[in-house]
Amino acid sequence: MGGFIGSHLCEKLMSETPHKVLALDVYNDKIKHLLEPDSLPWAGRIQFHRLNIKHDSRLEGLIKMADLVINLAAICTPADYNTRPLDTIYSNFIDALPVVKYCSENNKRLIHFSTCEVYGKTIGSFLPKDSPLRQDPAYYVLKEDTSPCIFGSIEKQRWSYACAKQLIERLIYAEGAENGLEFTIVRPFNWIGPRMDFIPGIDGPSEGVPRVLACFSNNLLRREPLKLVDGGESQRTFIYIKDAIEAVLLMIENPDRANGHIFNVGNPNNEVTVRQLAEMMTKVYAKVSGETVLESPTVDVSSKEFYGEGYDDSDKRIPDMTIINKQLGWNPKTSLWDLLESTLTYQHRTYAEAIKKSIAKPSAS
Ligand SMILES: NC(=O)c1ccc[n+]([C@@H]2O[C@H](COP(=O)([O-])OP(=O)(O)OC[C@H]3O[C@@H](n4cnc5c(N)ncnc54)[C@H](O)[C@@H]3O)[C@@H](O)[C@H]2O)c1
Ligand SMILES: O=c1ccn([C@@H]2O[C@H](COP(=O)(O)OP(=O)(O)O[C@H]3OC[C@](O)(CO)[C@H]3O)[C@@H](O)[C@H]2O)c(=O)[nH]1
Repeated sequence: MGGFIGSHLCEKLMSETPHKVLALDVYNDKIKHLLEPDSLPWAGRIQFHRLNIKHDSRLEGLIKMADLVINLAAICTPADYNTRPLDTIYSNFIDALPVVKYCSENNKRLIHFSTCEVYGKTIGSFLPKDSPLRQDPAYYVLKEDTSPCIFGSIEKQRWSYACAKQLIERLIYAEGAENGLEFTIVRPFNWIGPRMDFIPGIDGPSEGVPRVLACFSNNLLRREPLKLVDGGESQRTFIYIKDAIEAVLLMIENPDRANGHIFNVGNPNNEVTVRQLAEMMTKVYAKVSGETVLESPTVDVSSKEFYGEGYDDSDKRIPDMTIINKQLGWNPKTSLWDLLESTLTYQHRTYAEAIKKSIAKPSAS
């Protein structure tokens, strides 16, 4: 609950509902503004417990106190999947097991965060480049109940995360079928917004590689070209975190319509290639910062150079919205331009000064 999505969910639950939250995480930096000072209107409704879900005897007791458990804890940055595959698999499968077990044994409802990466690659990506079928949505739109999960070979360790997430989904589904666990599985499709990940060298390790929004924000803030991995040809649909949180709130408030379902949560109208994302972020950042655009705003890098051995990629990710629309009547609202404008305004306000100072400061040798 102390990460990017958790911080926005806590904010929503505190400001717009009467719910109480027991927030568990190893960090609380992103929810500090909700915990202090004691005079906040929701003081007493949110409590932070610093704990690691993989080994803490307090976990079962805390789950017993709750009506609903939301599991967001995971390693979920692609740079880790091929470089720390064991940590990735343990985090996304083994460490989630006690949460599922305690929910099942204590009859607690569980909302578990999976990922759109469980779909892997599209069927269309295996067709010849010039096949007209590539234009047919049947070959690329991702549907919860019918699309297959297509991963690369085992040495492509990128898929360690998707595979671990798939197995925990299957385990939760089986707990529902065999033991009556009340569950909802969320498959987020690239939720982005303020507080996502970190800016290397400012609030995270200098050598760290966050997800694309923070990578490109970091490049823009430092006036460096944005790095396009393998030509930036992969496609993604991006959704504003605040739209996505509305969907989660509907799941929380409507157990009868959400239990037993797997939901895609994304914005099919916001599809771009990574190259187009870089171009749009460059324009938006120039607008919100008042700075000029570099002569060469992007640079191509190979995935091996950027992520190392074993990287692979999802080619295209368009969520089918039929199930979430029918069950919860939810639709995303915010355009990519608008969501980048508010997010990059936040990035500029939060980091520009700190970056200037860090560049001016001679590094310790
Ligand atoms: N943001 C997205 O677009 C997106 C997309 C697909 C899936 N997801 C899933 O949503 C969930 C949340 O993602 P996020 O984007 O907020 O990432 P995040 O990294 O900001 O949040 C994850 C949080 O989990 C905590 N955590 C990790 N392991 C823990 C442990 N063992 N014990 C206690 N806390 C632990 C981390 O400290 C972090 O605060 C993850 O399960 C992720 O796989 C997110
Ligand atoms: O500097 C960069 C960084 C990344 N790319 C490319 O952008 C694409 C998107 O990358 P990213 O946002 O890091 O992650 P993915 O979309 O690949 O995967 C995430 O999706 C959901 C989630 O499960 C959790 O957030 C996670 O696995 C990609 O093609 C990169 O290669 C770039 O060109 N330059």
